[in-house]
Amino acid sequence: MLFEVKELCGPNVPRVSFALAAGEVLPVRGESGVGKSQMLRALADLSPHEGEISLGGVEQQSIPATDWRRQVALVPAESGWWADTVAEHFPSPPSETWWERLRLRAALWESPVERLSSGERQRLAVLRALALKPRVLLLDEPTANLDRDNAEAMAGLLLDYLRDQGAAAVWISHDPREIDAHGDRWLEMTPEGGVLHGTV
Ligand SMILES: Nc1ncnc2c1ncn2[C@@H]1O[C@H](COP(=O)(O)OP(=O)(O)OP(=O)(O)O)[C@@H](O)[C@H]1O
Repeated sequence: MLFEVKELCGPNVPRVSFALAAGEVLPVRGESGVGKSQMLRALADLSPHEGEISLGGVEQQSIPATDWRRQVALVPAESGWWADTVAEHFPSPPSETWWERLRLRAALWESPVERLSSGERQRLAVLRALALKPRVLLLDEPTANLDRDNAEAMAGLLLDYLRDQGAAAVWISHDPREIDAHGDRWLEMTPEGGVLHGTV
């Protein structure tokens, strides 16, 4: 298995276990405030937690946190921006194909971050994460601010990335259509813990 999570729990994270193969997507659902986003933060090693998490058989504790986060990349619901322009947030220009598939205007590259719409921010945050070529993507409602066409473009790009790179994703979504479309299994977070549904 590419990504294994055993008995993960922590402050505001109900106990959860699952394993993902290369190319697999695990949709995550659960009521607001149950701990879905906090689980992603623990998986990214951004908050204290217990349990075992491993990537390609290597435990999280034995990988420096910055390396871990490059390989297990979190795209939070509200992305962080620290410089003035979009371009300054990328080590090198991202793939033109990806840029066009996300329907981003060329002029956005030089644009001040403060002028971006919420949907533009969301799409650029995903591109930033993909540029790291992560083996696991942790996606917190990546299509929440997007209209249907843009949401479909985003989902298509992410699924192609996972297939082409043999990567896996944990994908929080409140949209059941998205969940049906993206995997056989899904994870329901409840206050008592995570419940895996679907074929195993
Ligand atoms: N920094 C924090 N300090 C303390 N409690 C927090 C912090 N961040 C989140 N929480 C609490 O942790 C719980 C889980 O929050 P989380 O954001 O993971 O929920 P969620 O399931 O992702 O909800 P939603 O679907 O509304 O995004 C909530 O009760 C929230 O108030």
